[in-house]
Amino acid sequence: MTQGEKISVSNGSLNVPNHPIVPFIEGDGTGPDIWASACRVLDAAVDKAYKGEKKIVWKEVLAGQKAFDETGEWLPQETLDAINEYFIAIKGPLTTPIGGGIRSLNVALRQQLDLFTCVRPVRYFEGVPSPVKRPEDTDMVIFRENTEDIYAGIEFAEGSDEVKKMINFLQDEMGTKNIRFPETSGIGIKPVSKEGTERLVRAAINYALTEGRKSVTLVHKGNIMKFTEGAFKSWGYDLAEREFGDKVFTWNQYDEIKDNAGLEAANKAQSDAEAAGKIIVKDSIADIFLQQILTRPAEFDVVATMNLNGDYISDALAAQVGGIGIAPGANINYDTGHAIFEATHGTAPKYAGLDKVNPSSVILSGVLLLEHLGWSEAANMVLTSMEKTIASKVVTYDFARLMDGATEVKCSEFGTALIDNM
Ligand SMILES: NC(=O)C1=CN([C@@H]2O[C@H](COP(=O)(O)OP(=O)(O)OC[C@H]3O[C@@H](n4cnc5c(N)ncnc54)[C@H](OP(=O)(O)O)[C@@H]3O)[C@@H](O)[C@H]2O)C=CC1
Ligand SMILES: O=C(O)CCC(=O)C(=O)O
Ligand SMILES: [Mg+2]
Repeated sequence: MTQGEKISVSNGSLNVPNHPIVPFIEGDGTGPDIWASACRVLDAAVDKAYKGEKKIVWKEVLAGQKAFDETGEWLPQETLDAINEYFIAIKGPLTTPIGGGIRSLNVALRQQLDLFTCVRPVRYFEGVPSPVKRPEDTDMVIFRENTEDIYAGIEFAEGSDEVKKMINFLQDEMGTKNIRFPETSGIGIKPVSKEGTERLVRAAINYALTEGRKSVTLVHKGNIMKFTEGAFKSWGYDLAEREFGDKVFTWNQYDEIKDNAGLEAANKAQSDAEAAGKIIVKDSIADIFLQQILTRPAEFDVVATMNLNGDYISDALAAQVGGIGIAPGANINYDTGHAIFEATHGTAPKYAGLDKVNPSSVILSGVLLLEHLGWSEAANMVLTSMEKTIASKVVTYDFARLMDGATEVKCSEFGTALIDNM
């Protein structure tokens, strides 16, 4: 077996040896099926691209049911320590019970390692069945804030002593009058900070600049949640103007020009900015955004938003390009270099152990991992093979049920087809 070496970080850049050790979490439910398929595909691509010179040395770390069964803990400290030490990891989905029980281990990993950005690229692969007329117009990258918002888990259950205290405090000390049914309410708290917003928006604009993207849209519900989502919008615009200067043109600046010099001048300023290749930083209220990504997807590019909006938007956009079976993601701390790559979807428990579901979301998360390591030759090999395999209509059940003349294959067989087409 190849002896691996650790990835390290110096001056903000990764130093990647030829045999990097990368921890993986297999995941619950369909996790073992999709991870097995993905791992084979990623290994084959690296082997072919670098003719055996490079190889990822996978190191299993535990979380979820498997961790609980083997150690009595859902998320052992050893797992967090290993990801901290090795910097880069990949994971399958982990189960979260609804309405009670343990809090999300997926969210805990992001929060405890401070992986503040969840990057979810959404692109179309030719031939994938889609519910929209021009799925190729959807080409967006979601930057979802990963550590704040109602995902902070500050919740008090209806009927508990804590919720009574909280409601008394709100009514007696804060003058709150509009808790409609105070005797039977649960309460959740939504922290959104300037610091958290700024590091997320900074990452989104940096990405747009590096990748030659045209715009960054701040998505919020700031008309209703003024001091959290509304503040996100204001802090985002301020950061863009303060830190990125003439590399960006914001709708804040557009409004100022319109107020002072009129509509025509504002429109001209924006077209001049576009012509000069500046990133347009704009905003959209979350409800209308969900309509416009369906009706006018070509108008959106990089999307920066808070945790809950980002969760909803990720699944909605995934549907437009063929569904959650092909939706990858990466949780990244751009300051420390730590990252965990993972699919957007969950454990799909009804398909667990059937070798049935689409492994593409984890495979494409692996592609993001390879790109992150700077191993773009291997990443491109997987992408090209996926394009070829889908074009030949060899697909898993999720695509096969929507395609004419498809050959439906199992999760593992789809992995084999990808390897054969490399
Ligand atoms: N990051 C993570 O680890 C995440 C974990 N979860 C957790 O997963 C569990 C189940 O959540 P649920 O809301 O059912 O969402 P899931 O994403 O697990 O599954 C919902 C549906 O999406 C489709 N789907 C999911 N994965 C695939 C795949 N690989 N290939 C093809 N289709 C797929 C299936 O659709 P169909 O029925 O149409 O075939 C499935 O029934 C919960 O405990 C939840 O908390 C949820 C999201 C993310
Ligand atoms: O942690 C979970 O169970 C759900 C997480 C989720 O939906 C997501 O990350 O998109
Ligand atoms: Mg989700």
